[in-house]
Amino acid sequence: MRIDVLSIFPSYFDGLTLSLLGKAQSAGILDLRVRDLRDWTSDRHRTVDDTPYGGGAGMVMKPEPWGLALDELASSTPSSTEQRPTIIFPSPAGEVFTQATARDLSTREHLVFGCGRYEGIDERVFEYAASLGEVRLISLGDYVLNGGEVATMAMIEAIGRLIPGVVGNPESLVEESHEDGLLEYPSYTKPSVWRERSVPDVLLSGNHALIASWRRDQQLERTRRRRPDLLPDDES
Ligand SMILES: N#Cc1ccccc1Cn1ccc2ccc(-c3cc(N)[nH]n3)cc21
Repeated sequence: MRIDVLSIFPSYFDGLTLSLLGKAQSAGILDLRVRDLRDWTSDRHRTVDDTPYGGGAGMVMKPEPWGLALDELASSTPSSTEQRPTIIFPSPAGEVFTQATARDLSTREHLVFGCGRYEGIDERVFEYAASLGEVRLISLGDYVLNGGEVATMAMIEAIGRLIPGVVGNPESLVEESHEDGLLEYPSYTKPSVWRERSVPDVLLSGNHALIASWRRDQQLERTRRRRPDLLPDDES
């Protein structure tokens, strides 16, 4: 998978060279390229923002640098695919990102993330981008960040770990929160007693059927308590 990131703060993404995603890049599984949007400006001050038409507080990101940058990145979609890129703009006004979104996007060949700042990006950029690929405005949740970088980091991590070969043991991906629609069961490791707290006996029983049943019950109980909205109709 090829991932391009456009941002006026490219160093935000230095952390993606660490751990699993860093190894995936070294192994050639993931081709991650972070670019400074200001590279597509032409004035001395490398200007990317201007005042909003219609008035209002703050500044809006100018369309010209975005148009030039997206033209260049979208036209460099890996030759191995017929697909056009999927162009993702983090936005408080977007669809909410879920594990299902991550799974869907992990199947794409080329993702382009456009990180806005200020009060957002000129709306015509989203309209223009639709001529280059599939455009998705995606929210991380119902709260406002200062820009798209943190949301993009989270999405790249959630998507990247689902790409075959990135996580060593793919079985560990199955028993996670939200993979089967429920919250994950509690985990324990040695010692069996810690500060007078014991590990549930069932986990020490060696009875795998009983352990699986207990874990499913724990998932349902936790989901009922913390996220009833996730419960399937037959379990509410
Ligand atoms: N837009 C906007 C905006 C509007 C009002 C005030 C501040 C901003 C900041 N901002 C600029 C770019 C941008 C991108 C994504 C988010 C974002 C995503 C989630 N889930 N929350 N916030 C915010 C972003």
